Amino acid sequence: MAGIYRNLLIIDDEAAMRHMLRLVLEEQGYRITEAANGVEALARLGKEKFDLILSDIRMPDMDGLTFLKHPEVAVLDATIIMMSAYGSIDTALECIKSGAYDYISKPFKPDEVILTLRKAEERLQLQHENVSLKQALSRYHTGFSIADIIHTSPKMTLLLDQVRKVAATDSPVLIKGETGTGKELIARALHSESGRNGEFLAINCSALTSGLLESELFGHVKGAFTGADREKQGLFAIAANGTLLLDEIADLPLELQPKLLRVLQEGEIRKVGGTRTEKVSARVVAAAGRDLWEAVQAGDFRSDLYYRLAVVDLHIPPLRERPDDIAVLARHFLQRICAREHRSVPLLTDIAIGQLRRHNWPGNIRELENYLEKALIFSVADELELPPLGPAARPRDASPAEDLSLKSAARRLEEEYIRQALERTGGNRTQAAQLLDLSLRALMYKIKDYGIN
Ligand SMILES: Nc1ncnc2c1ncn2[C@@H]1O[C@H](COP(=O)(O)OP(=O)(O)OP(=O)(O)O)[C@@H](O)[C@H]1O
Repeated sequence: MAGIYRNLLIIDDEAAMRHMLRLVLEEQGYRITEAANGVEALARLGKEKFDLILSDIRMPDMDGLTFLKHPEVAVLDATIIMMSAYGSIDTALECIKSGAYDYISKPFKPDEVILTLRKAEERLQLQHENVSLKQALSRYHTGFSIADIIHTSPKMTLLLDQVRKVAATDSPVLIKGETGTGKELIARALHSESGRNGEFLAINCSALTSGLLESELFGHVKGAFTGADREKQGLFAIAANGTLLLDEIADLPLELQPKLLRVLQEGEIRKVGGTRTEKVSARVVAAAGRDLWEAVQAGDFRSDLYYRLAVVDLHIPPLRERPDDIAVLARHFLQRICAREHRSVPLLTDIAIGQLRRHNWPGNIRELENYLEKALIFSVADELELPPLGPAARPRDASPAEDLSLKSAARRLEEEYIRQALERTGGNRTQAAQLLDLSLRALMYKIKDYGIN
């Protein structure tokens, strides 16, 4: 079914050639964008999504092959067709090896280009149907699909492409990103794309005491400790053939770290109080909100475990570094909230989008979602009215209406206590650590983490 995939980028240094192609192809219904070389084309790619790219091979600045091999181009969904002049067939073949779909030799007749583009469109349609089928299947198994991750920025497109690539492997993955950037969502996407038929389970390593966390992760045998009146399966066992997300991994108690390292190295677990080992088939994904490497340097996290977990690491950029995602995310949340509350979706004006883009969203997507929920309460007209977006949106100032997460409330309280302890001790860190019942090292780490002077 040709005709849906119409956004076409033409890259050629000859203006006459671009002009001729534009005339012929616009008549066929293609939306044309022109670039005179690879560098210009790359700039275009950051702004717009193209279904098809028609690129010359010999060009000054950046030739077609270099363009094709550029990391930003290598991950594009677009179908790329090269145009080669007489004598550059070898290069054209190399282009095909590097991911181009086809090539047309210059000079060509308009019909040849149209035919090649039609063939490419049919392939795109097939690819699209395949992806939809895969997504429908994974949603059926997990209730979630990678397509549920709303984005339009090239940074997120690149990240999701990495997710698809690493999903199929068994190696541990470390997901790094500020609070609210979507680490759990990416972990779910890794699971849904992996084709694993087990469950996706998540546990927050900062929420439990060391003993409880150990028995949650590995399970325990009957009588292992007071109150263990029956045998319990651990999350590693329950997530067999699935994925286990260890959230806030930097807070994994030091005494549990060698145990996790052993699981990752040997692929076996032993229940608390047990003697038998069991094979582990769950894939481990860890998430860190703060820089895990800093925790290593502060002595709070073992470096051998760090290296083992970070075999593959994925970094989710904060929302302020991908402002293009703000409008699509805002529309998505507005629709979701309005559907839930059975009300019509107010208009998000360009002015409002501009205001949202100017804010720096320290609480990232979660903050955006909470903010829109609040904005909807105050909007009675057809247009969304935005409450003030000022420093009040910084996480430590966030009012409960903006951020109800217990974790951020706990962080705000912790920071407040540290500040008070430092004030009371006139900035003496050793005494403050004693007041707070923390080791000096842990206090130093937290001072840095909260940016306290
Ligand atoms: N790209 C996205 N599309 C749609 N929803 C998103 C996206 N990214 C994040 N969200 C939503 O934002 C909220 C925060 O995401 P998530 O819990 O995955 O973040 P996190 O990084 O794990 O946060 P924390 O560090 O606080 O645990 C969730 O409600 C999630 O569904």
